[in-house]
Amino acid sequence: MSGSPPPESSKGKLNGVGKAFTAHDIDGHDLPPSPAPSTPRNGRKYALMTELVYTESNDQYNASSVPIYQSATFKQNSATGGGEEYDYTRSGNPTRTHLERHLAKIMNANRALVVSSGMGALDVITRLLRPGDEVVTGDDLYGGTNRLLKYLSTHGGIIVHHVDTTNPETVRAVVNNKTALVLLETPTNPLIKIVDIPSIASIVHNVNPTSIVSVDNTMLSPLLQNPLDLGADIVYESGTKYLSGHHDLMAGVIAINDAALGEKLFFTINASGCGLSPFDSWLLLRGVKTLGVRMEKQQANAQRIAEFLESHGFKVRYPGLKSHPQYDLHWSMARGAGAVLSFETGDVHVSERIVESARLWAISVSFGCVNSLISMPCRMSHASIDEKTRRERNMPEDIIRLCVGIEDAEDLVDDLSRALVQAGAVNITTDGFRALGAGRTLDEDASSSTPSE
Ligand SMILES: Cc1ncc(COP(=O)(O)O)c(C=O)c1O
Ligand SMILES: N[C@@H](CCSC[C@H](N)C(=O)O)C(=O)O
Repeated sequence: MSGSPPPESSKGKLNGVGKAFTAHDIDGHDLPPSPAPSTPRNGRKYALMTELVYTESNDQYNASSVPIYQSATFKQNSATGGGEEYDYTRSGNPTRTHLERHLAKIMNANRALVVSSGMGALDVITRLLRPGDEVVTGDDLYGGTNRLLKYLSTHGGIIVHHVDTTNPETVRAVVNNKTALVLLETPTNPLIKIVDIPSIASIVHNVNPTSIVSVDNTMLSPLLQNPLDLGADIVYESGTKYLSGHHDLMAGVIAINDAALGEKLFFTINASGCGLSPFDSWLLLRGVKTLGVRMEKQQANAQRIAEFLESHGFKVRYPGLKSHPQYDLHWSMARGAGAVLSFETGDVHVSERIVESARLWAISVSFGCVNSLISMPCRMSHASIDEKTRRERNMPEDIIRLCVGIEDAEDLVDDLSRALVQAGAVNITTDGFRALGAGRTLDEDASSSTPSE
């Protein structure tokens, strides 16, 4: 574009975005600030796989990749606060706005907000609470969520009820006019229990219309489930996981339909300064574009692994398996089973040896990455839940969580088979091998469990 001024016909298009821009550049171009940070709808709604990659930015140079506005401040046209869209990156940044508008489309929401981590997102949401408010949540929850809620109950005057959210009636039993927030995960991390979002949202809103139903959708991502369409008021996700997909950033995303609620959440983000940085916004936008292909491959691999383990006698928790006690409920809400599964061996030491014998499967917390991971939640991601509470909530200490990546499925099966044999987790016979602790089913487990508060 250097050299000659833009043709007359393109001037209107270039100037149709952004603020009045009077100065000409060194080559005489009358250009708008670059770029208008939106991914506007052009009147059509495409399939989700298309929306993931389709963005428009009206960048003055038609950059295919939205620029990173690595700037803390933005110059203003007057001393009286000229009404420019941006003044300071804590309050707003074009790269972040571009990402937020893109995510809102993908999450079927009116507004999306991005912050520095998934826990940051939950922190912003819980700042809607006042001392004396009550929160109803599950008895199987990500450890960090449990930790933040515990802190609020010991330091913030919030009453937290942990109930078995797989049964909507247990939620009905505790919801009351002080219930300000109902916090759900489905599938839960790490027990892969399914929670009936529409039934719970309807119960909660009937009992207390001001109560906010918030769903942590990290395990499935917007590709597979849209809690706002199922009756939730807020959906949030750790962008560290599937949305970004490469374990190269931390991020949290909050999406809402209600404008007033969006303003309250934005107030906290601006006031506390947890908005996602320009560079991480750019990285997350890049990651989101490949969410569809990554998740399709990860799910296919997860299904293969789940069937492999089950066929060898392990008790596997995965909503892609018909043996999952809430298989129908899951598929009534979701478009896929995700790529996180867990299984038990019956012996914590055997589980430790399996995890340590795996080579392709990295011993790591987190999930949603293109690489496959193996972990022991009670020792790792959920270690912040004390042992007594874990026992009360029927969290098996031997549980192994597999977060399946995009590698070749047979390489993953081979590596896991070798780890199972090396760890002494299986009986080897002339027909193959079978789990030593084989026998118990998920249904038997579910009937022997007791919910905790
Ligand atoms: C279900 C779930 N929600 C929220 C979080 C928090 O996300 P982040 O690590 O990005 O803070 C995690 C994991 O960390 C998680 O597993
Ligand atoms: N040490 C961290 C553990 C993070 S766990 C990350 C992820 N949600 C998972 O489930 O693996 C902490 O204390 O938060």
